[in-house]
Amino acid sequence: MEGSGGTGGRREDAAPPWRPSEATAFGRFAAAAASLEPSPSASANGAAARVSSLHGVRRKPFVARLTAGIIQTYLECDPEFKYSEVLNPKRFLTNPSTPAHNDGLDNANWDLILYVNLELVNKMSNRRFIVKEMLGQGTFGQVVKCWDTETNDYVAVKVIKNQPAFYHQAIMEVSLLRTLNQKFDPDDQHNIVRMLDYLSFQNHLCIAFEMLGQNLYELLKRNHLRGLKLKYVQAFSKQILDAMVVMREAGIIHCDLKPENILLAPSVATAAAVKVIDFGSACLEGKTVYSYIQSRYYRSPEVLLGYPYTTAIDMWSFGCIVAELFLGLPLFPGATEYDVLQRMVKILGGQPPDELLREAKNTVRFFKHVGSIYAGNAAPIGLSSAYRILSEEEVEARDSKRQKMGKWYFPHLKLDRLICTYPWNNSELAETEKTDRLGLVDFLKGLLEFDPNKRWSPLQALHHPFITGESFTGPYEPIPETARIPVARAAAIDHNPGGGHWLHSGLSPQQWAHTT
Ligand SMILES: Nc1ncnc2c1ncn2[C@@H]1O[C@H](COP(=O)(O)OP(=O)(O)OP(=O)(O)O)[C@@H](O)[C@H]1O
Repeated sequence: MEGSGGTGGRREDAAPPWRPSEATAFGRFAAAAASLEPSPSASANGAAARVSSLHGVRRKPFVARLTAGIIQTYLECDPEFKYSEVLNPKRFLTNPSTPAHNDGLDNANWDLILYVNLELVNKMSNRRFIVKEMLGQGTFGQVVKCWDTETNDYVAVKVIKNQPAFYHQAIMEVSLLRTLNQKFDPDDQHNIVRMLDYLSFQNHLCIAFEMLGQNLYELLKRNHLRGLKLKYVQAFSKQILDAMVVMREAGIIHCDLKPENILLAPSVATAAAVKVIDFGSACLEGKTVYSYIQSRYYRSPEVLLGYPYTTAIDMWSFGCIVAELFLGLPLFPGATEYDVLQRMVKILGGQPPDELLREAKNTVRFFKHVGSIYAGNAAPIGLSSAYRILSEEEVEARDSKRQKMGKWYFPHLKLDRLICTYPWNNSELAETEKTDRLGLVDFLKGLLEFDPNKRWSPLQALHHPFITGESFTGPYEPIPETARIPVARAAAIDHNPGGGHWLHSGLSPQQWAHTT
């Protein structure tokens, strides 16, 4: 499984290109946040003038003009001529579009073969979603932009692969998101994507969401992966934390937080609004089923090591995201799990506590036991641990193969130096910027804490000066959280909104994807 990349290598996935005509507010913000000159195609008004839209399909003006009255022209030439949209050749959006399963409706990957103007119908309500364009393809299926005939607006519909493992996990997504939306965030104030509907269509579960914009990885790419200004890092972090407070209250672990799953959102209140999406890997705290979770770069130490996990794993991923928003590049872009872990140890200058290493299932994959003096207790502060991370050579000798190691995109520096000296060209920083960066380092240290029990909770992080905007004066001491949120107001959560069975195959959909 290692090396298959988990979901960490999905950076190559085709992500939705920025479309200025669909939400100019997103475009304006994206350009501002990334300090970019809008490219000619991204200039909102200019682009809008250069494209015309017919049923959501954009055409070049020349072609549009030539074909505008074509049906009328045909009728004038031949009064017998009858036009039917049904006879139009299908414009396929799914790749590959060769029929393979499900009576020819699905391709070889069990993806529904989608084409422009296909109607996804909710048979219960007769609500129709007319497919317009592809937004993204992921592990679980395809996300398409559709026209919602009920609201007369665009929505994003996730069409899940026609396979039991994906179906069941998607049912979980519906269930958790419905709980989050309706019970924990009824007024849509906490930066969590809204689910609008779900339906079964040709053996595919389809979930309709509000239409959002570009994801944060796309935004970083627009800025040539140079990172965002601190004020944007702060603005995004605050909103993501706000969503995480609600998730923790609900006892929900997202399990796949990463820049690709944070999307720009239209908002009247703030120019830099974002929302958390993709609860397709989420689960309830205390009811964790899978061990192969989180995208590799954002995977927490406890998940890597095979230790029981909680909502604290999302805080680790969040720490990785915050660092990446500032640096423009992932903090731990390891090519393997070992590579990720040894980067953590190098950059953070520490390692997981002995208690965790003693109890975790996978410790021997990464660490060597070098002493037993602290076998019963955590190593006292200042004294070394009973474990040391294996060297690259030791891992290679054990596995009898060369270790795949990822590229180091930045100098081999500890976190504080990385942040405070970025972009590492000795340029002089203003005093306020220096202080703010020290605040960011302190913030990151609380999030990227190896011990999940000491890692800050979302609420604790929300009160850090980096988030509140207060001037940073010294290390932040969060108020201890006395009352631990009851594990999942789970009883209140309906796990089975679609009426199907929640089957536990033992394989997570992510693993399933790699084994079939
Ligand atoms: N509500 C939305 N509005 C606009 N685009 C969206 C929306 N939801 C998803 N997308 C696009 O589709 C992509 C995939 O969505 P999502 O992450 O939910 O699917 P997935 O199959 O779980 O993907 P992954 O394999 O990355 O986990 C997103 O990165 C985003 O670009």
